[in-house]
Amino acid sequence: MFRSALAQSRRAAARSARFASTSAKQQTLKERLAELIPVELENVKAARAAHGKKSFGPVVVDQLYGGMRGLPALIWEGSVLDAEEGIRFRGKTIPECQELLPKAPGGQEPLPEALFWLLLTGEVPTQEQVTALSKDWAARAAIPEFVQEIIDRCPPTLHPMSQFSLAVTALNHDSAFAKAYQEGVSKKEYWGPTFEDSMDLIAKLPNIAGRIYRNVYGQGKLPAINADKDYSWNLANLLGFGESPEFVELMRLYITIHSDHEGGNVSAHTGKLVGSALSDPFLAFGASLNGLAGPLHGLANQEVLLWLRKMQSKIGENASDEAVKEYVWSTLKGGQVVPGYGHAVLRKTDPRYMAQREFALKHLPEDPLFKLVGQVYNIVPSILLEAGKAKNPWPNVDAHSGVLLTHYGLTQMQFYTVLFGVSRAFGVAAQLIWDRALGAPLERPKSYSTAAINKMFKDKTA
Ligand SMILES: CC(=O)SCCNC(=O)CCNC(=O)[C@H](O)C(C)(C)COP(=O)(O)OP(=O)(O)OC[C@H]1O[C@@H](n2cnc3c(N)ncnc32)[C@H](O)[C@@H]1OP(=O)(O)O
Ligand SMILES: O=C([O-])CC(=O)C(=O)O
Repeated sequence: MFRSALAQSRRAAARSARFASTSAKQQTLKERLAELIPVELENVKAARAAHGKKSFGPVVVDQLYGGMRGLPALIWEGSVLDAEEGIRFRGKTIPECQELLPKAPGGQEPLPEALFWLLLTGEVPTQEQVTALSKDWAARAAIPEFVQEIIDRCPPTLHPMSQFSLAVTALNHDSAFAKAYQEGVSKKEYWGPTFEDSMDLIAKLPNIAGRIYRNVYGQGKLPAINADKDYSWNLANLLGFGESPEFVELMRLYITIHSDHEGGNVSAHTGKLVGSALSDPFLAFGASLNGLAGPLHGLANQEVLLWLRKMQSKIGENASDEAVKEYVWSTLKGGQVVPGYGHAVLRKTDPRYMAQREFALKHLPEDPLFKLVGQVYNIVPSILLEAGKAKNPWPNVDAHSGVLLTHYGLTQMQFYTVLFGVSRAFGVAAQLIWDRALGAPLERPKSYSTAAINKMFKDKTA
């Protein structure tokens, strides 16, 4: 039975690949997805028939107390994280994506539109398909007036991430999925309105982010979306940096590399969990943002800049290695973490850190803050190793993003995680669409109390 399911799914995949090669240029993302879904349903059926009863090994009690590290628990299609090598988007490393994905005319960094296509389909889109996606998102970019008002009424002292989450949650007012559900849509059709909501969500984020930025930091009126430009150009322009081609390139790289980091990280898992209750993509991603706003997760990029600035005010600019070492030790001795270092899964330098370092070496090698980030990179890992607690002493993505934004004049560090959030929507949305297409069930793992654990293992030796 398994063999025939597998053969059937291979035949379907071959048919769809043939079709894709002849009609790829004409196909929209939704059309391509509609072809891939039946193929993937067969793939999943075959994988479950072959492996459904196989074990990943024992679960130990420490994993329940230890934040579920290493516990295999989720299906996530867009990316898989290797502890040593870092992230691969649909099997492709960051340098491979930089090489293979379509770029803007004259640009060198991949277009996030292409990355979204890759996350959803596992395929590299054509330039025409990417351009069509840019146009589609531009056409969907306007946000309802009442959402504009919600943002405008927020006090500038409310953290930009809280404003962001409020606005995204409010988009649920016009959710195609929520409406279709109320009208009794069949389970088999869930993915269609989820796709529409996801496209709307991604498309509207630049206007939301731009409005928050301009309100909080008094940067004047928001310009209109330019339908002839790509997503990152529009995002940069809404923030006031459309005239800087290097900043636009930075946005393309930034949105691409922050998009997805497999399923277990706080923001991705939260989105998937909330979506599993059939909350629409706006509600699900609003929840993701609340998780991303924590200092151990996405807020770390803000914390890194704050920490570096505090360091500079304490020990001065161009400080010696000895002074930096002393500052790092004082952070640890104060019972605080060194922001931007360590990771729950990675055990080597994050390739997203390296991609940003390479961008800096190319575009801003003499920037004093970049030099400090490099100096810290040479110093912190050995101190964390000596301190002996952190399992990974190496830098993560957040150790490098702030210095790039600061270089181009986006110095308001409380805003940085909003940009991370714009990017993370790509990964969360792609998985929400697949979850609804594949009929993913309500998430509901088992929990235990300490008393229950003690009772369970009473009188047992192992
Ligand atoms: C996009 C992202 O989310 S990337 C991560 C962004 N977050 C940061 O950069 C914050 C700084 N880093 C950290 O706090 C951690 O490394 C985390 C949260 C990222 C991972 O946490 P864990 O998986 O629990 O890390 P790990 O198993 O290595 O922790 C063991 C101990 O080392 C400590 N440790 C880990 N990283 C650091 C660090 N950068 N500085 C100081 N101590 C650290 C932990 O706090 C923990 O201490 P405890 O035993 O007293 O509780
Ligand atoms: O994977 C994680 O736990 C955190 C992270 O780097 C991300 O979500 O980008």
